Amino acid sequence: MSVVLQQSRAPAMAGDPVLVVRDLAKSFGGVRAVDGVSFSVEAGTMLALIGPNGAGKTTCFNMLNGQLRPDKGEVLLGGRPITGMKPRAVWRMGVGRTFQITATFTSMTVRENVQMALISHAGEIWSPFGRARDRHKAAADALLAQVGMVEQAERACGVLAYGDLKRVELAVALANQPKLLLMDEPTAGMAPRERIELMALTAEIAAAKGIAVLFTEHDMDVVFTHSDSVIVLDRGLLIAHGTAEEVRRDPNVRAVYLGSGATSGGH
Ligand SMILES: Nc1ncnc2c1ncn2[C@@H]1O[C@H](COP(=O)(O)OP(=O)(O)OP(=O)(O)O)[C@@H](O)[C@H]1O
Repeated sequence: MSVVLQQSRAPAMAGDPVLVVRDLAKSFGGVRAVDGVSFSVEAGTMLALIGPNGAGKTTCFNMLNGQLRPDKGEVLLGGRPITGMKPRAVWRMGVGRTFQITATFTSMTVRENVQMALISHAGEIWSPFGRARDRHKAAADALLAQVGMVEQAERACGVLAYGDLKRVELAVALANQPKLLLMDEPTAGMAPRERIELMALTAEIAAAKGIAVLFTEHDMDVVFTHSDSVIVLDRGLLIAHGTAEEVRRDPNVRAVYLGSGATSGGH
């Protein structure tokens, strides 16, 4: 598949931390769901957040996207604090997200879904009538070209294959020109080959546009193939941070994954 990458702004330089998380913590009653976690994600790179069930991954994500207010700690986006901001404000600052369940409108076409995201990004009001249908059409098609979906622009999202829907969802997230993209189990429900394709595409776009990507993932093949680095949570604590290979060899990580060698099925 050929992918056209167009840049609407100069990408951040690789090496710049887009997201900096310092000493983040959240408890529920007596449970320390996230317990003093610090890490950063650089522009154009993919950081995987992994850990067994109940490790604190979702809680961590929800503090970054504004759904949960941290008890303690700091979240900086491009050097500016976003700690405790509401989801919409966080989104406006440039934090995009994709969901485990695709969040496209099934009765609308692929292009209309992206147009709607562009209209929302521009702070305009969507109306399905009249000239609204033509707004941001070229920009929508440029985004669809980036994710390899331009030929399917006129199709209703409801009839698309699951892997194609995920591409549309990626285009919708990109419409917001995110600095940081949060992907919660982006490949859940996909066939192995589709997983590899989606994550390779994401990595290519992230590198070209200087977007920092933080993703959770249960498929260790995806984690080890498509992450520049990996952080491992266990019972709220960050127990390892390094390249996929470093993390794979880490004795603490191996212990957490019950001797599985962290090569499969960790969640
Ligand atoms: N709203 C809540 N109220 C009470 N406890 C919660 C709440 N959300 C999470 N927890 C607890 O916090 C801990 C971390 O949960 P979290 O969902 O963040 O883990 P996770 O790594 O995302 O797990 P999974 O892989 O199963 O989704 C768990 O012990 C969980 O039971």
